[in-house]
Amino acid sequence: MESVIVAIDGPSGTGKSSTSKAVAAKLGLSYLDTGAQYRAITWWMLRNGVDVADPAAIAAAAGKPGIVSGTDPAAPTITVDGTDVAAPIRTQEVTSKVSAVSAVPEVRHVITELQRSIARAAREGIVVEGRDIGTTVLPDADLKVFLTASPEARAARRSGELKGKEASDLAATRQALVARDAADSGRKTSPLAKAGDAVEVDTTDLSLQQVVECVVTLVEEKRAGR
Ligand SMILES: Nc1ncnc2c1ncn2[C@@H]1O[C@H](COP(=O)(O)OP(=O)(O)O)[C@@H](O)[C@H]1O
Ligand SMILES: Nc1ccn([C@@H]2O[C@H](COP(=O)(O)OP(=O)(O)O)[C@@H](O)[C@H]2O)c(=O)n1
Repeated sequence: MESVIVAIDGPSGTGKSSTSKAVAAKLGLSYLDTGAQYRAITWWMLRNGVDVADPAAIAAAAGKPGIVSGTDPAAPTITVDGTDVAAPIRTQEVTSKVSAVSAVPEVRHVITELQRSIARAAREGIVVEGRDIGTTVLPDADLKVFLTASPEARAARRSGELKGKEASDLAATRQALVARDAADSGRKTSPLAKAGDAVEVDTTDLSLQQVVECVVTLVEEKRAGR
């Protein structure tokens, strides 16, 4: 079967990661979480004392960390200079700084080239999820999907993932999520946006399984040349 490239974009909490992993596993494709790469470079900046309020300092350091993504959908991995950062990239500290780092054009250039080389190397094909995959990273993707959901649904989903004290504050989760969407949509270089030829799927009232089935069907239709 021919290799297929699927781009899945959308704001936080719309189900990109869960959907992409499940679709890739079902179809025997590789999987790439591009948000994890932006989180990893942000983690490195914080760890190395780079002032993340200073775009020039971020730009100067953008090429330094060696980020490697493992693309098996059953066990995706991410390392920086050989260190497993899967857990530390999910902290609130990284989450609150990632939009500032990902807005810097030099960062986007480095990470975009990395993403393209990973997609080229995927023999069977790949599902790549992020914010600018359909518009910028892989504009020739075979299928582009843009996931959406209400801010309430997204905050409830995210809140359910957080433990203890953090989980109790749904309003704060919603506020942080909406602020990150605004920063990601408002930046100059490849903002979060729906590609003109993307299929939009509102997941607010759909189960994860329904979204997965919907995307698998879209891929199969593309493969059948419909
Ligand atoms: N359609 C859905 N209905 C309910 N919960 C969902 C749905 N899709 C994803 N989730 C849950 O919402 C949370 C965020 O999903 P995730 O895939 O990480 O979103 P994103 O990658 O877009 O930020 C996860 O806990 C996931 O299990
Ligand atoms: N293709 C991408 C993917 C993520 N990002 C940035 O990385 C951040 C984290 O992405 P993520 O997908 O891990 O975020 P969640 O929606 O999973 O919380 C986003 O808020 C963006 O700032 C980006 O700029 N471009």
